[in-house]
Amino acid sequence: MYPLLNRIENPEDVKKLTVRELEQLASELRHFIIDTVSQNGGHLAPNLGTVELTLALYSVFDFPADKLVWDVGHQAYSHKILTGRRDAFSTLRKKGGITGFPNRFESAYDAFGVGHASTSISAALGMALARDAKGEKNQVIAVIGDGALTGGESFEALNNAGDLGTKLIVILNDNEMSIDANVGAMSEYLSRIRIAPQYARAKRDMGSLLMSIPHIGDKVYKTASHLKDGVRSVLVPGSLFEEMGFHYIGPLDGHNIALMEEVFKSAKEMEGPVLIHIHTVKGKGYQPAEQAPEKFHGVGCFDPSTGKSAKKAGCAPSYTSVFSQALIELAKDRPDILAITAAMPSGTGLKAFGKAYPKRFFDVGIAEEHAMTLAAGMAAGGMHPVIALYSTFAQRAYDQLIHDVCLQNLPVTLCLDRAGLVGEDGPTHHGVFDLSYLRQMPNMCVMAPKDEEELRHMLATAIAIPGPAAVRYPRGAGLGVELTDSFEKLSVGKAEVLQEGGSIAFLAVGTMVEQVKEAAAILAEEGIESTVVNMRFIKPLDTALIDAMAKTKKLIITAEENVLAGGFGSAVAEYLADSGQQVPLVRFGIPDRFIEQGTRKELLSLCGLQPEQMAECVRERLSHLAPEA
Ligand SMILES: Cc1ncc(C[n+]2csc(CCOP(=O)(O)OP(=O)(O)O)c2C)c(N)n1
Ligand SMILES: CC(=O)[C@@H](O)[C@H](O)COP(=O)(O)O
Ligand SMILES: [Mg+2]
Repeated sequence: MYPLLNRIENPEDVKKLTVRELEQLASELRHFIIDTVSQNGGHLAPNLGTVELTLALYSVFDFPADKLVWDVGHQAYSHKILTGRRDAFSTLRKKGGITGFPNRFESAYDAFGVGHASTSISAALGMALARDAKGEKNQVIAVIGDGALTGGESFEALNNAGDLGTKLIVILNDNEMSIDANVGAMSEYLSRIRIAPQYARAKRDMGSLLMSIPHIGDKVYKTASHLKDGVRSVLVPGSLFEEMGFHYIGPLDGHNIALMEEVFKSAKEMEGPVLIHIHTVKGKGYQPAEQAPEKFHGVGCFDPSTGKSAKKAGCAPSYTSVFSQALIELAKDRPDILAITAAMPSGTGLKAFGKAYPKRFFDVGIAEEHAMTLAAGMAAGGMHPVIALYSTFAQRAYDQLIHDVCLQNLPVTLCLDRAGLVGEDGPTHHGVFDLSYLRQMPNMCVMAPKDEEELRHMLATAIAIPGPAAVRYPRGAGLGVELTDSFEKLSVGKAEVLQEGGSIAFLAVGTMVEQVKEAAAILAEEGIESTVVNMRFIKPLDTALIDAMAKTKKLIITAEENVLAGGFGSAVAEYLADSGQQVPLVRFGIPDRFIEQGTRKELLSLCGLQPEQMAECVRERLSHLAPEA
């Protein structure tokens, strides 16, 4: 099946291959990746686009002595397979298996851990400066996509590298795609470069024509060439990067191994920073992915013969789709609502909003910091922006949230999708910090729905708040509860008591409400009755409810899918301490360590958040409480 691939035990074996053999190996790698991802899920289209690039890198450079930093790292499967992880590749994204992104703890060939975009040039520059400081001579290479290049940190790094002038190779993998189609002026610029060859021919023809005019030709040519400089900066490839201090090479075909080998060899000999611009096809070599690169960016299991997803039919609508539909409905009567995404229109569901209200939808590219202050500006201008980000990517906009939104008490609604444990994407993508960082922000209101129906009401509540408000909800399907078409404005800071009774109280937020209901049911079977409360608001807390529980219960249990440090349980503990109420408290949440990849079920168990585990812990705690006087 994979005769050449089975001979590759390490990168040295790649160097022994002829170009023809490398082309054969590229085909085998493609099939191997398609086969594995169809069973495990993962990032398919990005990886099919970087097969030849990776082979050319490994045939020219000497890793791991040379350093290779991938941006986002979702396109590094070939890199992993060629660096001793071929046989383990079947464990891709599984608990205890190969991670989906480069990971320093996994391999010496993974020079830098990634997952969030636009970090590669900064990290590579840092490694280059470390190299210089140690008097070493190895090469440092960053591979960045055209989407990741829209991230501000990329420009900060290009600006610094171009100024410092140290040796650094940046490879721009331009496939005209982010997850969805790429956006922004930089993307437009790169597209213009794609058509630049026509300009280059025109320039050549014009030059030879002018020079053929006797006597005056060369004078006219010189004048014209000044003119050309004006035109040049618009059309001639790479002038932007050259102005920033980089040698620009390209654009070249990123599927032509021999060509890339030649260019990489000459880039090795050049002084200072070099930017090599390659054009690739996202999804290359697999027709369903070439035709729908957005759909095949990140996939679940699928049938490789048809490309059809193996998704179980009949599952409940996702929180994402319920959010998207609710916002479209609410926007009808609220012309002040504008929607912002940071390169995740499909992932956040805002693509549908953009179709319904194209003039009220803004995709800013991978630029969460800018997106947040853009929202603040819109709010200062009298609009009510709704900004939808993945919880983990919202971490990029922490200061903008404090400085631009909360300090000015502006009406911005923050919708955090993928909040909690996301599963196979692992620690770079779990959205487990937002309750902690949002809770610290004065003027902020923080909500988490118990199910997809309550998400609708929380969104309606948030957009009615004349200040900052955040709603956070998990990746994937809801609970399958009945969805109404109504909107109920919740009373801010008020909890919902789901069941009364017993001498213990479960106070839960978001996804943990369902979990504690089941834990309470387990305990009830052994005669331990309890009160179950959907707290709804992490900020402001329903302190009256907490007071009542502190007075009447012998144990209070909090539960959240967020780190324990500074989360909802901390808020309850702080309130009890500050109000001088001594009542035993058990807090369930994410422990103080990064949680690995795995199925959501596996990860909830890992964190002790399954109903049986919570019931056992409560049972144990009760057994240590002094018997009631
Ligand atoms: C800070 C941040 N925001 C959003 C994402 C989600 N994301 C992952 S890959 C991607 C698009 C990357 O496009 P590009 O760099 O061109 O790589 P390609 O998939 O085209 O190979 C996005 C937006 C992320 N990983 N990090
Ligand atoms: C690499 C990256 O950051 C995105 O592709 C992310 O993996 C998408 O996550 P979802 O699959 O939850 O949309
Ligand atoms: Mg791209």
